[in-house]
Amino acid sequence: MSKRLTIGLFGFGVVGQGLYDIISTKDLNIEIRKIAIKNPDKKRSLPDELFTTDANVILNDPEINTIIELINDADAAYEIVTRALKSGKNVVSANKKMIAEHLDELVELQEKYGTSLLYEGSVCGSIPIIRNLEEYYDNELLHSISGIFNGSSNFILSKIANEGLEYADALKQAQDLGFAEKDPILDVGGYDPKYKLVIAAAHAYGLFVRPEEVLNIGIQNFSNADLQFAQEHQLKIKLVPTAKKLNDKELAMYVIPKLVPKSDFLYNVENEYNAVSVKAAFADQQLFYGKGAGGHPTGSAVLSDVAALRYDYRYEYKKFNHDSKLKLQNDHVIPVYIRYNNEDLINSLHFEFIAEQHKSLDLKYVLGGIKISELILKKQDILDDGAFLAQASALTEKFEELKRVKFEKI
Ligand SMILES: NC(=O)C1=CN([C@@H]2O[C@H](COP(=O)(O)OP(=O)(O)OC[C@H]3O[C@@H](n4cnc5c(N)ncnc54)[C@H](OP(=O)(O)O)[C@@H]3O)[C@@H](O)[C@H]2O)C=CC1
Ligand SMILES: N[C@@H](CC=O)C(=O)O
Repeated sequence: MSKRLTIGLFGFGVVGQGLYDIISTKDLNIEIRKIAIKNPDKKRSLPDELFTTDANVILNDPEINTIIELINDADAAYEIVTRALKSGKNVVSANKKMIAEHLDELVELQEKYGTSLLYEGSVCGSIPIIRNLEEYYDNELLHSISGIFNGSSNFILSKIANEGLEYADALKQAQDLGFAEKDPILDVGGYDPKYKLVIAAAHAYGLFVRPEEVLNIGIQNFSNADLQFAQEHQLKIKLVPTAKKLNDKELAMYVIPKLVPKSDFLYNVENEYNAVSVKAAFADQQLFYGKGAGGHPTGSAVLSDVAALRYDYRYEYKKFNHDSKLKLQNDHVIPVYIRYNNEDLINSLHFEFIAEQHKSLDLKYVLGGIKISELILKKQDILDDGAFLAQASALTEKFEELKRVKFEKI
């Protein structure tokens, strides 16, 4: 017989409501005892007695053995989750920012207090990637994990490319549909997919990286000129986080837009759908595909974690415990397209080589190879210029023709 869970839920927004809807349709031997929210004046779909604005009502209740944390404030979430773990309560969270920023401490707390923190819903919504990385690929050498990890950015790029929407209108739709974060720069600036990549890398490679060490440049400067460039080359633009094993000791990790050819699985991943491409030594390439945002898809991942807690499931961080020799390597060179406005920017960037430079009245761009560390250093200048940057391995023949460098396909 599975354990009975008495739950304290934090957050009754898009995901909290989504989870509640799903739970209501099932008989799961779980009870939601109380729901903490922020604004007591908001109209709710459930009786008032179920709600509280006082976290202590839940955290100090000895009968509540499980906390589900689904709020939109990473700092408050950190307080709630750490207090819960320390007081012997198991936790399910979907808060990727909070988890990525505190992962090593959260792992220590679980060990010290014998509690479990599960967070499948924090990475790519409905896609069951964390448990697969943790369990299924336990003994497999993973060459790379990459994909589309942010529903909002993908939704915006799809709406612009396929329906001709303006950027601001597409973002507004993503917000109205509940896909975007409270501060949407987390989505369009590539922070949210970076947090997800950091979490995935901990399970895939046993490497715990601070998010600020990882390059993230998003789609905030995407323009019609970039769309036209991509379409002229039969490519699509997607925001793609990548973790790639360079050798036995080094892993490259970065989040930037990518020019994606038709032959790539990611080409057909549209709107709020996400995909995770895993390239493994023996299994070869596998693709996980599903909705990456929204109340019900994410609620289903959260529910899966809740159900796993009924059987005392916990992550063992197997790769970290068995094989944690890897280090982050930011000197890796990546092929990029950079569309820019001011010559000062391009003159200040140190390229390892330039394969092509184009200047016309309407469009100025460079195709070249550049180190991740150089992009981290000059990130603010790139953003301030209004420049747009995309990984350009789809155009690597140009680089390879120059015989200067051979890029492996990611
Ligand atoms: N939306 C999505 O598609 C996905 C979201 N996530 C993650 O899930 C989490 C929740 O997102 P989402 O449901 O979209 O957010 P919403 O903005 O829709 O809802 C947030 C909820 O948190 C409550 N809240 C905020 N601060 C506190 C606090 N200090 N104490 C108690 N309650 C609080 C709000 O209360 P009130 O109702 O009073 O305003 C609201 O109910 C976030 O971490 C997000 O990144 C993960 C995957 C997908
Ligand atoms: N804001 C996120 C929500 C899910 O994680 C996204 O758009 O993917």
